[in-house]
Amino acid sequence: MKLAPSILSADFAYLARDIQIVEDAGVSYLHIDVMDGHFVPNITFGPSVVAAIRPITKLVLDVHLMIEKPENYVEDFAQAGADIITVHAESTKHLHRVIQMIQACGVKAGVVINPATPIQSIQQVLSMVDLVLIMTVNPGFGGQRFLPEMLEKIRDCKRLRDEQGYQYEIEVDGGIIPETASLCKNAGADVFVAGSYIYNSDVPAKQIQALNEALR
Ligand SMILES: O=C(CO)[C@H](O)[C@H](O)COP(=O)(O)O
Ligand SMILES: [Fe+2]
Repeated sequence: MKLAPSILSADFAYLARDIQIVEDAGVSYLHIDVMDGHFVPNITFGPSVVAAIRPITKLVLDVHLMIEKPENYVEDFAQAGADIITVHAESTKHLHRVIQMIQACGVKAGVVINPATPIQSIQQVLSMVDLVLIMTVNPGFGGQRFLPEMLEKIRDCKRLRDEQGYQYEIEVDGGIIPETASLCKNAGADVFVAGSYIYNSDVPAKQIQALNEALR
């Protein structure tokens, strides 16, 4: 089981400190939410922020692109030092091509689907992706409530992987706290993004410990 703290809820004035705290707590991935104000109604970071983070951490940089036409920016994020780039199926007309582009940059490719998007819509790319991200809230903001209806989608995603022998990790993102992390684990998730639960606390390391205990 891997934890992926989302810096969306970190203190941006002390980003290096907030990244060090979760790295010291032993997490695996650092989740970076990129929003463009078009695909989602919020704006966050661009490639220059990823490039600034790259030299200060050994964590796997898990870049979640919530932007229109991700094909125009994939190379910039790869050059900035992303280890995994995840694109929304809803954000591009050429999902297969974008996944090829990401992998051609030597970066792992993930595909992500919104709550309203069925797993069947990405069936044709499941054999090629390294990660499938199931949104458990509508993308755009941290601190939203987990949507329990998504558990069925996680189970379907795992069943397809088991039946077909695919290799992808299953990641969940949105409203993750110990209780919902445990539900997602039982449904088949491998990677757990958590933003507000970890960072909206005076002691993020304690929150990470609580998540790890729930996932044990
Ligand atoms: O992709 C995201 C929002 O679009 C964030 O990764 C996600 O919401 C994490 O925040 P929280 O754990 O507070 O729900
Ligand atoms: Fe995210």
